[in-house]
Amino acid sequence: MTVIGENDLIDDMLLADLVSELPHAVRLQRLVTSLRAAFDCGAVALLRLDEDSLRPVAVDGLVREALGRRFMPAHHPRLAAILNRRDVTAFDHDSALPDPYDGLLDTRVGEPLPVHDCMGTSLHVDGQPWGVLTLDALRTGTFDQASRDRLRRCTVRVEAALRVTRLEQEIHALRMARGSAGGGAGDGLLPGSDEIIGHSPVVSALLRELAVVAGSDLPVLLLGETGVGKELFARYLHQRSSRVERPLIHVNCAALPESVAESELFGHVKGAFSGATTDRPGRFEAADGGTLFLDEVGELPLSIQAKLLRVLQNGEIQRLGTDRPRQVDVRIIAATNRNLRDSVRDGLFRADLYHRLSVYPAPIPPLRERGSDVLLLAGHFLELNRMRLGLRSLRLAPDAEQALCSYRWPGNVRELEHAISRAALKMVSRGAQRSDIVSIPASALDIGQPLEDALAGDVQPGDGEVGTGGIRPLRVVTDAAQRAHLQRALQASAGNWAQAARLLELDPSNLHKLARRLGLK
Ligand SMILES: Nc1ncnc2c1ncn2[C@@H]1O[C@H](COP(=O)(O)OP(=O)(O)OP(=O)(O)O)[C@@H](O)[C@H]1O
Repeated sequence: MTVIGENDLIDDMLLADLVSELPHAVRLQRLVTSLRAAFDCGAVALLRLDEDSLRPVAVDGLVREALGRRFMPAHHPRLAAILNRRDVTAFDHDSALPDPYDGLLDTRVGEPLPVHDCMGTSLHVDGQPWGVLTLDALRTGTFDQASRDRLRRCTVRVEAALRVTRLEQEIHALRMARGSAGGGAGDGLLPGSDEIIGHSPVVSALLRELAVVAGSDLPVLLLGETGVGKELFARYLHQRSSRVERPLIHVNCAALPESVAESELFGHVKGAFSGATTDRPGRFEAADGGTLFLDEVGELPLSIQAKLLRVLQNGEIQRLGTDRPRQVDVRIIAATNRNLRDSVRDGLFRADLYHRLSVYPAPIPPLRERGSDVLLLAGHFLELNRMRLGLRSLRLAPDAEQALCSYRWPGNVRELEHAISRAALKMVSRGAQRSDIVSIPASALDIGQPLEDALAGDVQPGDGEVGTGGIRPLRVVTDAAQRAHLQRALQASAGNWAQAARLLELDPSNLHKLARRLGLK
């Protein structure tokens, strides 16, 4: 009979996190944090093998720059010793091998690096080396035989969890390749992955808060610039609520012309208007028992706001063309990139509706305030594109990392996602082979490109889109010019689509259509 010891139970509890519903990056971060507490040691790091380098994907007890330092040579003597052995490898404090984390351990500033022990293990997924897990103890003698045995047991579970992660990522990449995930989803049932990537203190704190509020039925108002991930956070809330088995219905209020808004939201009966040939339920009924996500709620026409308020007050809807009330049980999550208080002041948004919706306002920070998350997100999108394009390795050249870190990202995460996808495709169209280690230079990123360059066609040698005589097709050049101009308008209006539409003298729904076609939405 196998007796499960107390340690096993603790290990099981901390590793249960690894197969939880949490996003991958959060799971890995929690893993290293839990391991550090369980082994009572100074630092834990999880490094992923990428060709001849090891990339830190989650660290605890190392200074933050360790995550930003994306590559450590895999042939570093200690790391290579760990990597090349399928067992736990331990180093005493007097080991002659240099420490890979020299200068990165989070000791008090100015203190010399204390003598310390370390141990590590290689990790394998599907028979292939995945990377290494390392533990550093600032007190010598922390790692005894029992801790080594314990790490050995943990390794098996960590590897199983990494395999689950890999499968999930493959499924997500397949969905993206089929075009069923991400921004192009339009209205209706929300598909796609809910993975929220981010370790920055602002995002971690927000996720902690939302995990708590998700369990209540309170309305949540997600606030933030375009592309910060409001839709993703709405999914996160729904998936952690008791309504998860019921639908999450998306309504893009900006794309709802006033004439059809009422019937779209509340449904209609046959004969309610010319063309209403059958009874049709609206979005509220479709979301019954689940969640209704009112995206860009600030754009709702005032007449519809009054009707929406009534539904929120009494939980009853009336299909257009009948007086018969129907009871619905719907949780509301709304999102806007407008300052709704200003809209209330300007008479564009009802104050009573604002108070109903903003019971729990959740501001989502712009990407430029998330520090090292930029590189973390870039790594995530690189990996998705690597899988989608079937490449062996896809990474950023140092100048590209630099460019990503110093850019202001007016289009936030969406803009980053598109920049990486465009650059990856560009590298392939320039002749990158599947077996190559593809390194994206800053010049391929095409971010913050001045309008003049876009208009000049910015011809690159070997660019797949270049026609005879080095002339780009007109469509490519005008698309680039329109994309750059739209980004400027959005930047000038602080991500407010309605205001950008006014600046551009475009109808808001046409602006949304155009932004979607140009990959900005
Ligand atoms: N933290 C994140 N981790 C991973 N992907 C993200 C993250 N935030 C946003 N994304 C991705 O960026 C894209 C834009 O996100 P989303 O559509 O949720 O933004 P939004 O704030 O709703 O934008 P808009 O206001 O323009 O509708 C999506 O493809 C989404 O999956």
